[in-house]
Amino acid sequence: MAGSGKTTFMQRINSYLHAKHDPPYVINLDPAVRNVPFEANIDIRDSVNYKEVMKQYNLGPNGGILTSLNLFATKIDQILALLEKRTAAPPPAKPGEPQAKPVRNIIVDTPGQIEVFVWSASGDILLGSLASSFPTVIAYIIDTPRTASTSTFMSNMLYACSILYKTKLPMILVCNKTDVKDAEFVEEWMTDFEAFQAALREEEENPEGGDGLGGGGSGYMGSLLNSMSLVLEEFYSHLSVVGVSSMTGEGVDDFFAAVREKAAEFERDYKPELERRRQQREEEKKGKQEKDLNRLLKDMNVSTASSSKQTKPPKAEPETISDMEDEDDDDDDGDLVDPDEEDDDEEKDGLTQRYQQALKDSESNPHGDDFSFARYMHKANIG
Ligand SMILES: Nc1nc2c(ncn2[C@@H]2O[C@H](COP(=O)(O)OP(=O)(O)OP(=O)(O)O)[C@@H](O)[C@H]2O)c(=O)[nH]1
Ligand SMILES: [Mg+2]
Repeated sequence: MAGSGKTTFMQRINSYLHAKHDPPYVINLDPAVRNVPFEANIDIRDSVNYKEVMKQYNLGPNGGILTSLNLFATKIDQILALLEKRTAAPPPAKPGEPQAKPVRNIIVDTPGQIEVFVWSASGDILLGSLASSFPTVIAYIIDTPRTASTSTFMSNMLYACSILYKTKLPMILVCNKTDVKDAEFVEEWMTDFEAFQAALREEEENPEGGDGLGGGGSGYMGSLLNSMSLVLEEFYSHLSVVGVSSMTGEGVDDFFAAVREKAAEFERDYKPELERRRQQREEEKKGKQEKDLNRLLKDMNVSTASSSKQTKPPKAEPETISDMEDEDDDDDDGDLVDPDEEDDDEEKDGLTQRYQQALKDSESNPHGDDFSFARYMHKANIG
């Protein structure tokens, strides 16, 4: 959350890695930060002017951050190319020169308004692209002194849970500022349900206790927090928790031990799942392309078929449309005769002689039973 100490923590781990002669690749994604206490290799502020964006698009602070991230996310290919290059094994050094080492850690600072980052398309793109190229771990920074009340603790946990759900990436809870307040209670509340219960009762008995923010409070609130802590039990089991002070550097070793553990988990559990989802997206995309292509071909077929009808030469022979016309003509079993075939009578005003005769006969026999013209024609044909 805002003010939890993300940027100070970045400074701390950056100097820790430099001290280990293992300098990280540093990325700052907070366009609104005034100054960062570390040297960023890629800084969103170099390519997007946050104040300008707010003015131009008439946006507030959050809208400005979101739009800046969206503009920055359009460069994701360049960013990935840079990262691939820096993490790839460098060419062998020339004799007498020190061997350059590949970057082993990429550390990224996010804007304080975390919902802007996690729930925006650009946050998705940036995280998704990183995770599809490198083992990626989320460090969720908690302001430990401000989490001492059960309700702030619970809202922090729900926030972390929503980010875990959204990003589907391994997560480490970093309880920061342990120089001000020890983080033991956080781990206890996460792993021991009774301990959380006791804290709830304690706050109910003296609501002004804790950090004075009044935690559990009324019965309703107490039971709500109660049921939530039960629900989150499963979620807690997916997390690593470390207590750190970005001020003093205490706990940073534990953090990097947790990162190595989570990176192994990423390779084992998350990467196959990412691979599967990527494949699924590819298949869906291919399926959609196929469907679009078929529809296009069908449309084109229809148009070429109808246009070829106009261009095709008239058929010389009428197609046989039924086996009746295949039979031998002289066993005259009353098959329909196509008037055009009568070539032995001469035609008079379009009617052959036999048809004219049939017409005459039908006039001279006014009382015939239902003497339909067609039957008469048939008779005339036999004749
Ligand atoms: N005592 C103590 N103070 C800390 C620690 N880490 C950060 N702070 C203080 O907490 C305040 C916020 O620190 P930042 O690093 O700017 O927090 P942030 O999460 O980056 O803030 P936003 O980017 O605005 O969300 C600053 O006054 C820091 O000096 C810590 O480990 N111990
Ligand atoms: Mg910050």
